[in-house]
Amino acid sequence: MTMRQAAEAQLLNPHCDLGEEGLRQILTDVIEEVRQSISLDIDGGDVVHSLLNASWLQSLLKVYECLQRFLGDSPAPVLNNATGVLFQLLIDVRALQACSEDAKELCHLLRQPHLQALLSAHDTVAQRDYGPVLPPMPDELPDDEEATRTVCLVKNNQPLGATIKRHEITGEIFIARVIHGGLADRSGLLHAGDRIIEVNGFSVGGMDPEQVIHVVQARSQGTIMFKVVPITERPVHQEMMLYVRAMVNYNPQQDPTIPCADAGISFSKGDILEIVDQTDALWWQARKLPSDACCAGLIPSSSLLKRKQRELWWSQPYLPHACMHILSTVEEEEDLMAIDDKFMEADEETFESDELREENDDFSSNSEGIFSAGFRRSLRLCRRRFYSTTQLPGHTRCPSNCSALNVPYEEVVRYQRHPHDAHRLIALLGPSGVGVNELRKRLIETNPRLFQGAVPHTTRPPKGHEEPDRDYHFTSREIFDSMIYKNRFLEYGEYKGNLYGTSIESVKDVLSSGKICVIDIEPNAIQAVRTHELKAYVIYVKPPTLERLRESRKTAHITTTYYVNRPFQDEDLQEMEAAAQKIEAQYWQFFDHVIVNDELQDTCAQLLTVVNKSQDEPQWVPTSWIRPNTQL
Ligand SMILES: Nc1ncnc2c1ncn2[C@@H]1O[C@H](COP(=O)(O)OP(=O)(O)OP(=O)(O)O)[C@@H](O)[C@H]1O
Repeated sequence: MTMRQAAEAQLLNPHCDLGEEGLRQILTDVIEEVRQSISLDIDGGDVVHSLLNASWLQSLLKVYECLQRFLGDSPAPVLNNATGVLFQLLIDVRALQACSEDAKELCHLLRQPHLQALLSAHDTVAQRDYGPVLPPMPDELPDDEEATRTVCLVKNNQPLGATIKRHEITGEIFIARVIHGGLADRSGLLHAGDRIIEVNGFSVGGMDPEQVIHVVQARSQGTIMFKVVPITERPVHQEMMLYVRAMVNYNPQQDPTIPCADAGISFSKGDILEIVDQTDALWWQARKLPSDACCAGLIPSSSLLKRKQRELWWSQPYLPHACMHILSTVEEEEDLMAIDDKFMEADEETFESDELREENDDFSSNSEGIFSAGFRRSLRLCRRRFYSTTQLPGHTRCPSNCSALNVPYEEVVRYQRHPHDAHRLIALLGPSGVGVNELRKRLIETNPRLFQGAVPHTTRPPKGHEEPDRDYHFTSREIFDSMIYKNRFLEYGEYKGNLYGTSIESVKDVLSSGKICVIDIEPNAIQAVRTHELKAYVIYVKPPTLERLRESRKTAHITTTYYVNRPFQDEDLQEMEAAAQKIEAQYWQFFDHVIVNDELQDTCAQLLTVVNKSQDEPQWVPTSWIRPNTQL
């Protein structure tokens, strides 16, 4: 039999005799064989060799062998009353007339307390006398006697972690739920469904829940004693790991329907919640992350929240059709735009020349000659002016995703991008004028080999200096329309009779080239970029306070629908603030990160750090991106 056959036989029948040499011999043989593999240059051989040669493994095997030998010997105690023998010996020796020195020394040793304790322990083990001793069952038990349990909990200024309810018909008081990680839960002695008979010696018969709570709360510290009739069939609690992103705000103190407001937890849009218990169809238990609190709290279940939304019981009603809401925002903005006759109205040429200037700047700042597409102003202008109003009826991007906006909790998982996977799309957004384009441009300039914008599509003819598929994808109106129809645009719009748009393919082209695609989007395109294939990391650029805006934008220029590069006016800054508030109210839950654009240099540095983290560190993403067909 070869060495390997011997080893395999041993594996198949671990009880077979290892032979004189034992495991160590087999190991020696294995080492020899591995050594030969190394000389033959077999892959991984040297790793296995060093592993098998490790001294800790050799020692472990030695211990294993000893244990095996010990088990094989099946040791049994010679006697199980060594203590009795000891005392008998002492009596016998004392009864002797003349006692030798040896006998005296033996008596002295046998009287030592530690020796007696050792023999007593020996007897306990030999007699296997270590199980609990239960009191004898009473001879006669009345048939209708209920088994009660007395539970003592030591309360130390912390809540009990359980809620109670009264049975509607019998008026009996029951434990309604036990809060995960709370005092009652940690004790393991109280369970949902247990019937409470007494609290601290007071019978709760005839009391209403408030009175019972009063008795419990009368002691903020010390022992609380419950006498309960335990529930007979306890539901099996399944441990689960479910994480969700809250899509709404919730405050238990403002919710009259919550069974116990103090047991509830508040959360805001975008918070990540760990759901620890979904046993109750209406009220789940959850922890808000990051959290070091062991105790969970009550939150409304997904179905309850949906019902609340429908019934508009919400203090701040969640708007189910965000896409429609943004349309009205745009119209409102249009109304707010006052034409300032101190500045000349911009025509397309003015924009184009401005655009060209930007482009030249880009080239001059890029010593390596890498072109960064996407600094196109016309797209931003047509977005601002025409977004949504020019889309073909029934073929916008939003309605297909709109149902996602109705989900109060979005199931999420921790996602760590594999270094070989495509990068995540970086989508920047913010109120007009806050600096989204400036930041995007500067980010790309930091490393044009890594960051790139998406090449936009347009139906306008190319200009002399423009190169097809580098500056724009120049397409016919028919092709553009068919792409709209097939939902191939993340967003698009019309400006001065020409269509402009950012296609999904353009973004994918950048991603599949191994680069990080950086685009700026309008808020209503968020749903279009939050997909399995683009895995967008959405960064919201937030304006600082009005005071700081006035300070930091003193020398900055704004491009509005009507004017190119005019200095910021106070109304512009106020409009920016108002627009920011609207965006935040509607879309905050979708932001992966929020950057306040105060000092430009600082913001750029922060942006670079965040973008790197978005690619290299684990992030919460919708579960549907990783496991399709998942919904709460
Ligand atoms: N932190 C900042 N401090 C001072 N000026 C800034 C800052 N951020 C941006 N700016 C300037 O503000 C002006 C507007 O910025 P930008 O064009 O990037 O806005 P935007 O958010 O892209 O708006 P829009 O999409 O409406 O053009 C630019 O002149 C830009 O240089």
